Amino acid sequence: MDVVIEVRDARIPLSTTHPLMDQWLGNRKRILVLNREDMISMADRNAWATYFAKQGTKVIFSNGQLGMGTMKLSRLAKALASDVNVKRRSKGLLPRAVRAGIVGYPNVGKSSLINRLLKRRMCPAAPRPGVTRVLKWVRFGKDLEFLDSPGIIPMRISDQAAAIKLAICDDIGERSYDVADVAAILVQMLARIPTVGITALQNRYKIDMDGTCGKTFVQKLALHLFNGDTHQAAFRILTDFRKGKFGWISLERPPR
Ligand SMILES: Nc1nc2c(ncn2[C@@H]2O[C@H](COP(=O)(O)OP(=O)(O)OP(=O)(O)O)[C@@H](O)[C@H]2O)c(=O)[nH]1
Repeated sequence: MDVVIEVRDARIPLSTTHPLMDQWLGNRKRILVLNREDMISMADRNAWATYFAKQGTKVIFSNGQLGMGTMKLSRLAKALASDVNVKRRSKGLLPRAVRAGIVGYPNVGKSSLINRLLKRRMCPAAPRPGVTRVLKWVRFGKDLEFLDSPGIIPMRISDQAAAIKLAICDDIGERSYDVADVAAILVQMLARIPTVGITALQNRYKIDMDGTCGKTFVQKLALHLFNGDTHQAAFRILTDFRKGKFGWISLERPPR
């Protein structure tokens, strides 16, 4: 691989990378893609763009469903790896296509991005983590080819804070977490986000939030709308968040 394209979820760019990434990639050329740009606000996007620019990381925001960012990505991949053919020419070899590998956590949108780039359905994209299993090279014009190797990066499930955010963002399978616990934590997070806050939660579900106990809020919602079924109430809150009913918000802010 000449360039490695690491795809992360723009809502949780820190939780969708692995601490060993740098070690694994060594000094390979690297592009960071923050996918699901449609799910964060412009302010979040600017904050992350500034943060990564300061670190000297090349970052592209994308939308795997609509294909935004893909042309820029292919241009940047080719430009970053242009020295490959400079070296080949100096050795009297014919130029070859630049090889780019796409990596990232499950369900962050890797296959969708490749399909958008190639404008056809090469890789199965599904709203379930862990759908991609086979590795293959896919051609993009005559100068670039992609290795569709998504899903390789093992998640840091040992990092509880990250695991909860992955669950909230639907980046891990529902069987691996307790929906009611995760929804309760989401309520607490939303209550602290200035653009959402307790008022937005109360207005949306027409129930009072005493204090900031997420668990109590989920239980109240269960009684109010779901005949006491906590799982259904919790699922409603998670689904509302994922559909942007509280606005499009990043759950992480760049570290200072
Ligand atoms: N809203 C939104 N949804 C997206 C975007 N990109 C992908 N998705 C959706 O996210 C889900 C997962 O996308 P995939 O492309 O299958 O993700 P993947 O990373 O290849 O997943 P694995 O095969 O599990 O590794 C699908 O339902 C996509 O339609 C995006 O930019 N915005």
